[in-house]
Amino acid sequence: MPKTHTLGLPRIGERRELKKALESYWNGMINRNQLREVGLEMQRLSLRYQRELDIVTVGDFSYYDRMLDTALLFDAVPQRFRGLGLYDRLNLGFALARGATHSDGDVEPLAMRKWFNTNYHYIVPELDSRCSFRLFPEDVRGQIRTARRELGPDTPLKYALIGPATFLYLSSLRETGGTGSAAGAACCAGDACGAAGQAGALELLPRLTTVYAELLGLLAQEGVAWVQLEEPILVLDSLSPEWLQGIEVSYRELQEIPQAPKTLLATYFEFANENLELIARLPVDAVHLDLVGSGWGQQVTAGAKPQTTQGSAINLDLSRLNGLPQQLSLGVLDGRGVWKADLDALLEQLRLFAHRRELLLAPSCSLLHLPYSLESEHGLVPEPLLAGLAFAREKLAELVLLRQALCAGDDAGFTPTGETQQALAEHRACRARCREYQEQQGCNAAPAQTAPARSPYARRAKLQHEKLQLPLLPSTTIGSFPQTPELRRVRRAFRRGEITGTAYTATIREEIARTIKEQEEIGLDVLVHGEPERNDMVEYFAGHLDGFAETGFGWVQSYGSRCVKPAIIWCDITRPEPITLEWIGYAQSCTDRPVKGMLTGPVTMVKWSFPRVDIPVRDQVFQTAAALAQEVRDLEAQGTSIIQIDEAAFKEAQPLKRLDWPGYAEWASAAFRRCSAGVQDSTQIHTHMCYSDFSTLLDAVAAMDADVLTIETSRSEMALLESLHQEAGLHELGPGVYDIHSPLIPSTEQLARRIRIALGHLPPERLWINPDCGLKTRRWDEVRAALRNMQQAAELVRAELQSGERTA
Ligand SMILES: Nc1nc2c(c(=O)[nH]1)N[C@@H](CNc1ccc(C(=O)N[C@@H](CCC(=O)N[C@@H](CCC(=O)N[C@@H](CCC(=O)O)C(=O)O)C(=O)O)C(=O)O)cc1)CN2
Ligand code: MET
Ligand SMILES: [Zn+2]
Repeated sequence: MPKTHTLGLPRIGERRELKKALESYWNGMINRNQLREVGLEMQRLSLRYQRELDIVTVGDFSYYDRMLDTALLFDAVPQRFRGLGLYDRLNLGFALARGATHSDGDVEPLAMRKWFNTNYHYIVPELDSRCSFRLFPEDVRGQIRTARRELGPDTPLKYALIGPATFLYLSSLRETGGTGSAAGAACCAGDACGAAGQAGALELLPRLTTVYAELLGLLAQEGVAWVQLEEPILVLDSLSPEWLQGIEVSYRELQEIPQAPKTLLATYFEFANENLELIARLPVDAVHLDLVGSGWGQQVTAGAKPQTTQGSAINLDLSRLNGLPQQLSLGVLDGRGVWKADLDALLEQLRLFAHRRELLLAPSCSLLHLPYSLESEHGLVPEPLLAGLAFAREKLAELVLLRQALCAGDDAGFTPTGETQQALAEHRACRARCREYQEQQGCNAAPAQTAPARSPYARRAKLQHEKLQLPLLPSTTIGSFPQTPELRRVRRAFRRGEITGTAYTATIREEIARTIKEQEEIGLDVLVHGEPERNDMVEYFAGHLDGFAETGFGWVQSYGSRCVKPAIIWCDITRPEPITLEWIGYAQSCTDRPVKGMLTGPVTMVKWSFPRVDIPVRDQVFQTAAALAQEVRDLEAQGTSIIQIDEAAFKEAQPLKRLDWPGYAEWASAAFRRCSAGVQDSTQIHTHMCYSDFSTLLDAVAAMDADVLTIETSRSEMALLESLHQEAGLHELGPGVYDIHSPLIPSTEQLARRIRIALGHLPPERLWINPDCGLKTRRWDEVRAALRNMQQAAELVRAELQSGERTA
């Protein structure tokens, strides 16, 4: 009989209770016990969600992040946090994640990085070659005991752990003796280092395996039936032979624990086809395979997602699974998508399989990346559309229904009970209702997928420079200025109809005028309107484009207490009317300096929303590009001579498998070019990306052919620039000169030094001066101080260049 389970659930709370509790705790408004109480309530909620499942998963809860918790569990705490007197593990964790202040100065937090190709960020553990690991299992025991209290002694529990190989692969290895913040610069270029699985990290695997073994013993003592060892790196097609061998040795050792729970090796986010042979050799009790994937790559073997029918079935090729353990966990429901599954198609496939194996059924990955439940979604999402959706709670219900239907069948005949039949029929009818609605609304226009090239950059640059008359090393910002509580209040009041459109517009205009004045006072060269009308760079545009539906409570954790509310793409994407013209036009009317038009690019719009599954994501990206192209043309016609099209998720959207990189590079850059197709040569197109490991994507970034690219580099002391040499075909570059994620104010000298470093790599005509990213999460006093110093530094170095020219 198949058994049901999930790899994990959301934890931020149906009404973001944990987010609110965390922020109150950090502000000193509630105490530790009050925060703990909310944490316990979130764990109990997760147990209630799992009531109908056969195996109940714990260990997926975290107050901040599970990679961080894993580092704390094994005491992988960098030296700089050890002298802070933080004996409480919860507070120590917050210090690692958020930094700390100390009498000797600020202690820099650990870095954050994207969790594979999701919009979730994990905390990057910092290890060094002398690391000795020890077990601190309080939190593990706590999560198990909470479950036991709620469920009694008989429910089979599974404890979810990030596996040893993935933990090391994603950690960053620092030089021994590093003093913390400074050590980063010596080691790597921002994101680039750890994600590649540093060879040195592998040397720590034997030591780490020993503590994992100890932990497995402890889990057995606690009466846990299963341990879920998550090794999502096993879906990559880029693991070196050394890593593959290391993984094998490690898992052999884990198998030797005399008393251990059963082990479920979990792979997810794509099908693990390249590593199936290794996986088959690993001595584990069960393997979880993601049979859905992320939809951004073009998988060519079993596990491919046929992109034809909505909520499509999996493509399960039995022959590929030979040699895997008898117990297989099949990730058959899309754990990252919001569409109901085609249960009929799934049943047909699974029926052939059910009698051959001891089956476990699960969503493809943890449901962390989905909203909790559709129960509160009556209002924003059109009713017929709602019928076709499934969030976390509804995915689990689908799973239970699948199991019931499969249990009813046998080899000879397949006859689910009346009740199950009825539930299946209802599910089918819901999907059909949604599909009909989509068809009625006229979905399915296939967009053109090519973009004409602009004139050569040299010609454009000449015209742009003549038109804009900017000084050498022009200064600018990335777009947003602080999102103050007052702004949020006004937006909310407008949304709820508590203030009129006129009053709302007046307030936003006031904020724009103020933001322009601030920038003029600082002396910046290219100004922005500050994005005060935007709750989020994606949600805002989704709200103004047809084809996207907004949810009311569909919050998904992005990092720590921060959440995003992705929109749902359900129909062809079109622009019913201009979106930004009024705000940008107003901003430009306040100043003589150029104001950049500010748009969110097509890849980012789709990547940070929930896409359709009935047509390829690529088509949705091109539809968005066509809609944005209209906005670009209208902005240009209105007199905007600089237009920035942010592609913050350009790197995140790169498929996990190397095999899929060339295809992605080609269409993603073409989609970007589509946005600016037909603009005049004298109109300057900017783009911005916040994640800096472009080493595997440089050609695609160059093929976007943007006149100016602003990027995140300051954390790595400009090391990234070494890879962005001229041959890469990039034009003008604005390597961020300071880190906006930190409240620290960079000094003029520090900033000037970074600008001089950048000049070592780029001629002055190609260099722009700007922060790393938007300023929306900072306070005005921080922003003012930092930008003043940045402007001074720019002017200082500008003067050096000019006097250098005179003497030369
Ligand atoms: N989509 C997306 N992904 C991204 C980024 C991004 O900017 N957008 N940036 C990177 C980093 N990620 C980030 C993700 C979230 C936040 C963030 O600050 N989120 C806010 C929510 C943003 C938002 O939509 N706020 C709404 C308010 C939503 C809300 O809480 N409303 C409440 C109460 C509002 C209030 O009084 O404050 C209500 O309606 O009841 C607004 O500004 O208008 C949060 O968690 O606090 C920041 C960075 C990578 N991924
Ligand atoms: C996450 S990238 C942010 C880009 C956007 N224009 C901003 O400045 O906020
Ligand atoms: Zn950014």
